Formats: sequence, structure tokens, C-alpha cells
Amino acid sequence: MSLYEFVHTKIVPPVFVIFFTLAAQLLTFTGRNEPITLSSLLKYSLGNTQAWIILFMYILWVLLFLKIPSKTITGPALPSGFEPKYAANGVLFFWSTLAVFGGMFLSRPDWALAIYTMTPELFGATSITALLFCVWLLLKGKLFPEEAPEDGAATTGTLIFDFYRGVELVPTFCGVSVKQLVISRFGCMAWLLLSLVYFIATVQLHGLSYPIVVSALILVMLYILKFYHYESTGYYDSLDICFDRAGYYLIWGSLVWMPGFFTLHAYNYVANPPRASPLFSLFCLILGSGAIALTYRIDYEKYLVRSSPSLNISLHGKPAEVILAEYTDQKGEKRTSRLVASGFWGMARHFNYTAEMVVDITFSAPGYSSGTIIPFLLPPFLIILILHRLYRDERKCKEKYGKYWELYCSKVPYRLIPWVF
Ligand SMILES: NC(=O)C1=CN([C@@H]2O[C@H](COP(=O)(O)OP(=O)(O)OC[C@H]3O[C@@H](n4cnc5c(N)ncnc54)[C@H](OP(=O)(O)O)[C@@H]3O)[C@@H](O)[C@H]2O)C=CC1
Ligand SMILES: CC(C)CCC[C@@H](C)[C@H]1CC[C@H]2C3=CC=C4C[C@@H](O)CC[C@]4(C)[C@H]3CC[C@]12C
Repeated sequence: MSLYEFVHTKIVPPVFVIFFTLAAQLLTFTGRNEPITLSSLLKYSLGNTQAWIILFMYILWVLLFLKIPSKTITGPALPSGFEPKYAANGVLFFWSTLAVFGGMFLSRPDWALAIYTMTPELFGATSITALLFCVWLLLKGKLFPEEAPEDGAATTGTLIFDFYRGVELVPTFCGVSVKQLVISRFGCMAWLLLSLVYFIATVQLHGLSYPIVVSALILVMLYILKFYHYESTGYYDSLDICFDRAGYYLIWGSLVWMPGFFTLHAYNYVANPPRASPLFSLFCLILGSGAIALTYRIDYEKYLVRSSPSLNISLHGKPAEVILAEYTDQKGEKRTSRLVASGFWGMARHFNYTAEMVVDITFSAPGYSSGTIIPFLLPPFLIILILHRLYRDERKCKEKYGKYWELYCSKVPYRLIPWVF
């Protein structure tokens, strides 16, 4: 075993599991200027009755929504030929959840402050649930996997690595896709709902004199709405679904880290309202909305080229340049895919990630005036996450397409920023 493999499989997983699980809990104290003590850590980590009830109701809502008869999205087939199915009701879920929960918070504004106050208990309960769920996914993957042996439900012999990375690719729970349930429904919507809760709590405590909290809320709403539009056109072809397994990284990450860390600046605003000027707020809103629209457009250009029956497509007013990339699938069959080499995919190989980074910066940029370090945490985390993802994706594409990927790289030499990197 090389040193890299040793660190990757035996050191990183336990260190990350301990670090992130603890950090998620501790940040709920730091985010509201509360000192960290061992007794409060133990108390909050177990949750309280109200927190468990809220969590249970929310899980039920998310689960039942996936059971509503609707059109389905068919994900890429596994080597066994199994085609995972996903409910195509993301936009309806977005508006219905916003109407029900938003209405609830607006009619009983005191609930927002109550939820803000019990945030540490809420994350304690969610983290316990998420960890237990990951243990169940590990046991299920090892003892009674749903996926056929040729789909490669991968156990490595290193238990902690299997727990961290996951075993199965597209497992189900109560008849619905675990990844859809956890990432796109629980995680993304919890991100928006908590942003709403913290927004109401900030306004209640400090009034609307801090326009930046409005711009932060609008940006998150736009981002999540965009996600639900993208869910039915591209998300189920993404790295999270086709490559990453259902383990701690993705599942605990989406149940706890995504709603907790991604809303941390908004949580922080309740105790430390940012003092950014209305002009700066407007600037962040315009820049962030533009970058969100750009990520949508870039994802859409790929969807357009790949879903079009002919190659007669125009991008940015010119005929699209497309590489017909041959590859051999996991069953050994020859296939052809389309790599777009013009439009935004001709400017840089991951221009969507560049736009994503701009969005990330505008999410918390206003908080730089709040006088705490909290708003500075999200951008570096996301930039590292995206860079790590970029290299993993390039490795995957190079292995899959070989010389065709190299051809694409020679036509589009930049990864993120044209003429720079
Ligand atoms: N906010 C956040 O934390 C994050 C957000 N995101 C967002 O999630 C979405 C999905 O991201 P992700 O799956 O990582 O990445 P992409 O949407 O960039 O998809 C990458 C895949 O697209 C295909 N591809 C690569 N180059 C081309 C090309 N030139 N033409 C056509 N197809 C190409 C390859 O798959 P194939 O095998 O099909 O050819 C590649 O694996 C994006 O909108 C991204 O911005 C992503 C990461 C983090
Ligand atoms: C070590 C862990 C705690 C790291 C956890 C990472 C996860 C929180 C994130 C991993 C992949 C992320 C996402 C991928 C693609 C997305 C599409 C985008 O349009 C919305 C956001 C997201 C779902 C994003 C969310 C965080 C991750 C799941």
C-alpha cells in the first residue's frame, strides 16, 4: 500500500468523521457567541424533545413528497442494466414547502426565534440520525446490497473507509432513492428553510435596518430554485450520483453539514448583524444572481447538446463545436458521448465551477462587516471542495474518454479561468 493510499483510506476517514461531526456541533455555539463547554456539548448533542419532533416531521414531509405520483427521471444505467428512478417533482416540492413552512413561520413568527434558539439541539438530533443512517447504509451495503455484484457495491476491507466513502451507489430507503431524499430534498430544502428562519429571527431582533439579510435570503432562494430546475435536467448525471457512493461524506454531509455550514453566516447574523451598506448589499445581490443564472445556463448548454437528436445546435450565435467521444462502458460495450467544446464549455473546462465560486463568495460576503470570523469560513471551504471535485472529475473523464478527453483539453486548455488557470 502506497503512502497516499494509506493516508487516503486509513487516516483521512477517521480524522474527517471526528473533525466534521464535532465542528458541526461546535459551530452552533460559536455562531451565536456562546462559549464552548463540555457539559453544553453533551447536552445539546443529544437534542431535545422539540428538536426530535421537528426533525421527524420534516423527514416525513420530505419522504411523503417523494411518494406523490409524478413523472420520473431515469438516471444513468448501472452495469447490470438497472436504471435508477427519481421523482420529477422538485419545483413543486420547492414551492409547496416554501408555502407550508414559510406560511407557518410568517403566521407564527415566534417559531423562528424558537427554532433559532434550539439550533444546537436540532443539529445534535440530526447528526445522531445521520450517523445512524450511515451505519445502516454501511451494513446494508455489506450484508444485503440491493445492487447487483457487477455494479460493484464496493467494500474495501477498511471499515472506516467504507463508512466514510459509502458502499452502494444508488441505494433506496422506504422505496425512494437515498440520494434524492437526502441531498436534493432534505439537505437543499433545509438550507433554504433555515435561511428563512434566521432571516425572520434577525429582522425580529434588529428590524430591517440591515438590508443585507434580505439580499442573502433572496440569493439562497434563487440558488435553491435553480437547483430544483436543474434537478430534472442534469443533477442525476452528476458526480454525486454516478461516482460518489452513499456514505458519510455525501449522506452525513448533506443531512448535517450542508444545512448547518451553508447557513452559518445567516445564523451568525442573528447575533452579529452585518453592517454592510445598502449599496454593497445590492452589489452582492446583482453579482450573486448573475452568477446563479450563469451556472444554470452552463449546465443547460451541456443538457442542450447532449439531449438534442441532431448536432445542428447553435451556442452563443455560432454552430456548437462537439467532440464525439468514444468510450467503453463497464459492461465492455462501445459507446459514444458528446463533449461540448464551444460556448461556455469552450471557455474553460469547468466554467460552471467558476460561477459557483462567485455565488459562494456573494452568499457570505456581506457578513464580512459583522465583526466575526464566521462569514469568512464558507468561501474557502467551498473553493477547496470544488477544486477537489474538479481534479476528481478530470481524472474520471481522462480514464473514461482517453484521447478524446486529451483532444478536448487541447482545444480548451483552461480549467476554471480563461488564460489564467
Ligand atoms: N455549491 C456546491 O457546493 C457545489 C455545486 N456544484 C454544482 O453541481 C452541479 C453538478 O456538478 P458536477 O457533477 O460536479 O459537474 P458538471 O456538471 O461539470 O459535470 C461534470 C461531468 O460532465 C461531463 N462533461 C465534462 N466536460 C464536458 C463537456 N465539455 N461537454 C459535455 N459534458 C462534459 C462529464 O461527465 P460524462 O461522464 O457524462 O461525460 C463530467 O464528469 C454543477 O452545477 C456545479 O456547479 C458542484 C459542486 C459543489
Ligand atoms: C467531509 C464532508 C463533511 C463534506 C460534505 C460535502 C457535501 C456537503 C457536499 C458534497 C457535494 C456537494 C454538492 C454537490 C452539488 C450540488 C448541486 C448544487 O446545484 C447545489 C449544491 C449541491 C447539492 C452541493 C451541496 C453540498 C455537497 C453535497
